[in-house]
Amino acid sequence: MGDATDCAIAAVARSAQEWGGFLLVGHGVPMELLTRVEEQIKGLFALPALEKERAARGGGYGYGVPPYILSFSKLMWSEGYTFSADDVRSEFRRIWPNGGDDYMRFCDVMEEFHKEMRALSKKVLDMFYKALGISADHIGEVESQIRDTMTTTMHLNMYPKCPEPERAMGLAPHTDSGFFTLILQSLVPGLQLLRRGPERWVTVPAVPGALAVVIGDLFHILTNGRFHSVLHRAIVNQDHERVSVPYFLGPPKDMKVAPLPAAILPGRKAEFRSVTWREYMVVREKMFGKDASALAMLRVTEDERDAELAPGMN
Ligand SMILES: C=C1C[C@]23C[C@@]1(O)CC[C@H]2[C@@]12CCC[C@@](C)(C(=O)O1)[C@H]2[C@@H]3C(=O)O
Ligand SMILES: O=C(O)CCC(=O)C(=O)O
Ligand SMILES: [Fe+2]
Repeated sequence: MGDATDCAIAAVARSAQEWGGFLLVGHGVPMELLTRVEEQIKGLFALPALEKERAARGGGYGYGVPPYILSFSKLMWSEGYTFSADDVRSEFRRIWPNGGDDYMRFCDVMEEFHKEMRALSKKVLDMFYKALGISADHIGEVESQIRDTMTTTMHLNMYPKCPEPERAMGLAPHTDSGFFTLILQSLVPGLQLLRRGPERWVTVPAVPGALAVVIGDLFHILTNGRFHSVLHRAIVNQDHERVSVPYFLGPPKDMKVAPLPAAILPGRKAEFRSVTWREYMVVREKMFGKDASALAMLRVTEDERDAELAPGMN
C-alpha cells in the first residue's frame, strides 16, 4: 500500500460505509512474517493446558475467552489470548517463566509483527481520513492527536477442528468496540460479516497475504455514523484448525471520542454524545443479550438537541 490513489480511496469509502470492512492487499507487511506469526501462535496454543493456564485471563489480558461470549447460548469452539502489543515480553513470561529459546522466538516475532502493523495502521487511518474528505493538508489537531495516541491490543484466536461445526460457533456475533481492527487469518475461511438489507452472513475469503479490516463502534461515532461498525462472527469447520489475529486500534481508554467536526456532512449535526472507550465498554456490557445496541444509547436525542439550541434562542 503506497500512496493511495483516488480510486482506492473511493473504494475504501464505499466499503467502510456499505460493508463496514474490506480486504487489504499490497499493504507491505511481508508474507513471510505473517507465516511466522501463524506458526508461533499454533505453537503457543499447542502447549499443555496447565502451561497455558499459568497465564489465565484476568483484568482483560491473558489466556482464555473474552467474557462477552459467555452470554451466548451456542457452544463456543475456540481458545483466545489477549495482550497489550506494547507489553509482549512481560505478558509471555507468564507462559515461559524461565525465558528460553521458545520464549525469545515468540516475543521476537510478535514484536516484529507489532512494528509492521503499527506503521500500517497509521497509513490505514490516513486513508480513512481521505475517504471522509479530510485531506492531508486539512488534518486538524484532533485528527493528529488520534493518529499520535492510537493504542494497540492484540488478541489471538485458535479455532480447533470441530466434529459438529453446525452445533458450535467459533466466536459469537459482535462488533469490535474500538476504532478499527486489522485481522490476519489463516488460509481457512471462517470470518463472516453481516450484510445489511436483506440481512445475510457473508464469508470473507481467505486470500494469501491479505488482511481484513473491520470498522469498530468508536469509529462509527467518530465519523458521525458514516462508517458502519459491522457485526461479525467466526464459524468453525470439521477439517482444518484456524487461527486469527485481530490487531485492535483504539484511543487511549480515557480519551473522549466524539464525531469529528470535519466528518459531519453539511446540514447535519453531531449524532452521538462523546464517550471514552472505558465508558463505552460499560454501556456495551449492559446491552449484551438485549435487543438495543450500545451505539443507540449514545445517540443524541431530540430533547438534548432542543436543550442545546435553547441558550442561543434566549
Ligand atoms: C481491545 C479490546 C477489543 C476487545 C476488548 C479488548 O479490550 C480486548 C479483547 C477484544 C475482544 C476480542 C474478541 C471479541 C471482543 C468483542 C471481545 O469481547 O474481546 C473484542 C473486544 C472489542 O472489540 O470490544
Ligand atoms: O476469527 C476471526 O476471523 C474474527 C475474530 C474477531 O472478530 C475478534 O477476535 O474480534
Ligand atoms: Fe471482532
